Amino acid sequence: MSTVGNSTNIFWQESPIGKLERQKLLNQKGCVVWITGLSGSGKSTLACSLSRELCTRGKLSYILDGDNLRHGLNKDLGFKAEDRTENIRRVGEVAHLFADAGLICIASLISPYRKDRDACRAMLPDSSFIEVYMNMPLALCEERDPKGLYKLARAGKIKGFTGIDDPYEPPLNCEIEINQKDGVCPMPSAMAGEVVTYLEDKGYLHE
Ligand SMILES: Nc1ncnc2c1ncn2[C@@H]1O[C@H](COP(=O)(O)OS(=O)(=O)O)[C@@H](OP(=O)(O)O)[C@H]1O
Ligand SMILES: Nc1ncnc2c1ncn2[C@@H]1O[C@H](COP(=O)(O)OP(=O)(O)O)[C@@H](O)[C@H]1O
Repeated sequence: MSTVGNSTNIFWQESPIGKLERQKLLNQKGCVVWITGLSGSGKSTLACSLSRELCTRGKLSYILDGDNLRHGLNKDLGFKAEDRTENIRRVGEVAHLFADAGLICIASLISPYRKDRDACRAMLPDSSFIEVYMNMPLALCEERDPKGLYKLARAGKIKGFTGIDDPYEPPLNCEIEINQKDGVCPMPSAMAGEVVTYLEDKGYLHE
């Protein structure tokens, strides 16, 4: 019996099937690939390309996309600092559950604050939190501006936009960093390939 958060008199219920058994069924190991970076840096593009590549290899993944989750689970949250922190905390918890289910969970969120990402890392066992930093220059993201949000932020019509008037704190020790090479962004398939190679090398693509 214990007290957790605002709940008292709660008990942990063990499941009859464990993570190892689920991983055996799937022939893979559960983990979280956490993609962080500015709006427009290519997070969703990498998430989609990676999920497709894993599917081709017979590996089960699931994408948790910040924009999409804000349509449901996180629709009560905005973009002030404490809302972003709660957004990342909730997605970290969900990602943890997916990884425990044996899936390769691909989380794609700006997740601008280092301490929030580190808190998600701390939820995961061993080294199964794989942080991927989309290190693209703000100028490139702003030039892409697929949703026209940078333009609105520059015009002062969106307040607290990441990279403009809200901070982005780059990772200090991420597992994978995606950079431009000679001023050119790698193709989505090449970015996904880099992550797949990492997962393969670390043994996540077999149980
Ligand atoms: N103020 C502000 N700052 C940053 N982004 C904003 C903002 N307002 C709306 N948007 C849109 O919301 C998407 C980011 O949602 P996230 O859940 O990933 O953000 S966060 O991790 O909580 O910071 C982000 O999507 P991506 O462009 O895919 O990153 C934007 O489209
Ligand atoms: N590797 C890439 N090469 C060329 N264009 C890209 C690449 N990655 C993303 N883009 C383009 O940049 C824009 C923003 O990408 P997106 O994945 O939506 O970013 P984010 O999810 O970080 O906001 C899209 O128009 C997308 O087609």
